[in-house]
Amino acid sequence: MATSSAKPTPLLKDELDIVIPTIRNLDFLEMWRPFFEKYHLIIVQDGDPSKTIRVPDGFDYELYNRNDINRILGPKASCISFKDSACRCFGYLVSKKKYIFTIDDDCFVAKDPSGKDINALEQHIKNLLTPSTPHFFNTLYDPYREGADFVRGYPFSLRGGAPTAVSHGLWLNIPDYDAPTQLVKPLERNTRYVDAVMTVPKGTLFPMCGMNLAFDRELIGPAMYFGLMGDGQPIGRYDDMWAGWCMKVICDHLGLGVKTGLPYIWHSKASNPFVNLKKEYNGIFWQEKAIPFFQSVVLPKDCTTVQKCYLALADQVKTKLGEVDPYFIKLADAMVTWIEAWDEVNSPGGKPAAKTPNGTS
Ligand SMILES: O=c1ccn([C@@H]2O[C@H](COP(=O)(O)OP(=O)(O)O[C@H]3O[C@@H](CO)[C@H](O)[C@H]3O)[C@@H](O)[C@H]2O)c(=O)[nH]1
Ligand SMILES: [Mn+2]
Repeated sequence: MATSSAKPTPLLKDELDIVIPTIRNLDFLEMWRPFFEKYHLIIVQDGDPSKTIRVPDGFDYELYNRNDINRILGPKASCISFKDSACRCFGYLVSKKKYIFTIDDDCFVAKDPSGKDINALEQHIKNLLTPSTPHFFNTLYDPYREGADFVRGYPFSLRGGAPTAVSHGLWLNIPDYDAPTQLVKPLERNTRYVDAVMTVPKGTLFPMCGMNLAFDRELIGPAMYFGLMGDGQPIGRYDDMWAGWCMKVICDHLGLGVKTGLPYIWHSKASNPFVNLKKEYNGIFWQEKAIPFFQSVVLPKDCTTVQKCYLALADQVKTKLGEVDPYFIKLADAMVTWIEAWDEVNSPGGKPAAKTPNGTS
């Protein structure tokens, strides 16, 4: 029998950082205060570093702007995107905690069908602390949730499940649509609350959205690089997609699980579809080549760590996707730089990300 999560969910307040990429004041934290105030925030300020970002009183945070990123990483800062939410992965790199939750600043607290405020962070923690079922689909969805279990015919040998590396949450109100879909359905809102958490099966890719996402940084952190997007790059709004594809092939290789579904947040505003189309258009075309590439990726058996998997993947990106466009050669090199930066900042005796608490450097 799957052990249910009837007991109270651990807070993990000293084991989890909340990473927020932003270009605006963080007044939205006011509504999240009951759920977030106990946690340490890592704010990654994008855009003009001379701009001051206002953070409501009472939150414990460290804030990194572009000057900080350049100071801490030196030449390796070239792998961190500028003027794109992809910059958030810098927060993953400098965190010292086991878990990460990342959320956009236009994501508000949603209400469940009973009208109760949803503690998205608590649900992500539940998802991460219980196993996934990537090797055999459970038709009653997540068997580890209260009131569910494995159904008849589910192999007992597989009921231990796999460690959960990623918890992918969803969004009420403004759905995460691409620009073409947004353009033809400008008024569409997601009003459907589906009370389900399920594991993305092994061998299946999925479009990972970065706006309401949590992961086990010790299990999969080095794979959560959000790529080269935004300023100076021929692509945007594929940061989380790229990370999701790389992460998933590595999770499949290492026997880790990825869950999607609850929790919901309320996505409050739609970004401009015309601006988005300009950012996405290469991605919409290139993904038709990138997806078959990821579906065909085989990682060497001796790749037993995320870093080794990631470097092996970067090599295949360079040789196979480099033929699609020179951008992928640059991206593959940036993937290597990311791992170097990760190891430099995170290995024992690694270069600490010197930072004054609650403010910029
Ligand atoms: O140049 C920028 C623009 C924005 N940000 C911060 O990133 C998030 C998301 O910004 P926004 O909500 O305006 O954009 P969306 O289109 O809704 O974002 C979704 O699409 C993905 C784009 O890659 C993204 O992962 C999704 O969340 C906010 O916190 C902005 O403040 C930024 O840092 N730099
Ligand atoms: Mn948004």
